Amino acid sequence: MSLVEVRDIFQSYGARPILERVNLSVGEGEFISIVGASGCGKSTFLRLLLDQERPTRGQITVDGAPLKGEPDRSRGIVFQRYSVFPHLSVRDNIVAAEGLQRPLGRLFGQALSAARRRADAVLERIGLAHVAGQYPAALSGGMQQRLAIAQALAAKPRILLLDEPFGALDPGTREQMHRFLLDLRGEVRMTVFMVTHDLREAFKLGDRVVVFDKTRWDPHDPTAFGATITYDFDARNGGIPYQLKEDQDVFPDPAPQPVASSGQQARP
Ligand SMILES: Nc1ncnc2c1ncn2[C@@H]1O[C@H](COP(=O)(O)OP(=O)(O)OP(=O)(O)O)[C@@H](O)[C@H]1O
Repeated sequence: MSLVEVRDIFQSYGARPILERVNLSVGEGEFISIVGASGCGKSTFLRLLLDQERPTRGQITVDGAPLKGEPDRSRGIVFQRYSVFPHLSVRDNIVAAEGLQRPLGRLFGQALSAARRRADAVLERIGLAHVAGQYPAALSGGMQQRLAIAQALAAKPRILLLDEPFGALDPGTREQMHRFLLDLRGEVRMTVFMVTHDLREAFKLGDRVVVFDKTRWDPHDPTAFGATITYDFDARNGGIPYQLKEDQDVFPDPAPQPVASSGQQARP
């Protein structure tokens, strides 16, 4: 059985449709990259998965049960803009994230020391060990974003939602964070939904790349119709299944063959 089932989701804001008839079935441990034109509703889709918003129509289930309409620690999220605890040191930001997974939400004594050692190991892996004792305000934007990503990963949510998490990072740091995310996925079975504008990144990290687009278009009223999932590519087997030129941001010609359409997953 799949972990996340998205069935016939519609979302409108007022009279304006954003998403139409979105269907998606995602197995536990799958990494879904989400791409699509700016403003087509990708972040809206993440908010629906996070249960921050209710769809106008349709249903999302996790493990066969409808979302509960309340915050749930099984789902973590990283937005493009970093969000870390400003009053905690870099190290304790990681410790706090791990502590959120505990029943009382706090760590003491030996458990705290052990968590700080684990946090230091994480900071070493993402190149922030030298600022472990500093406060986030002393860090650059890119470093704060790295910390926010590491924090979400340290919480080991069952479902991780990433909204353009690497967009603000320089290429070298982005590579480092990709490696960290892939390594961690090898260690912890997380189901990941990641919105990105970078096709290379989408295919490199994702098991599947789903494309949101409009199937209907009114030239007199561009906002008349919403977007849906138009392609669902199989992106496994170690990366990009075709060659992308540097800075290419459209699907190349010849286009890769979709494994399914309309949000239906077709796997061997
Ligand atoms: N709460 C809201 N109320 C009204 N309109 C909204 C709301 N949230 C989003 N929108 C509109 O819905 C559309 C889709 O927004 P969304 O942020 O989901 O797109 P996106 O695909 O993530 O865009 P981008 O790639 O630029 O981040 C946009 O036109 C946005 O202005």
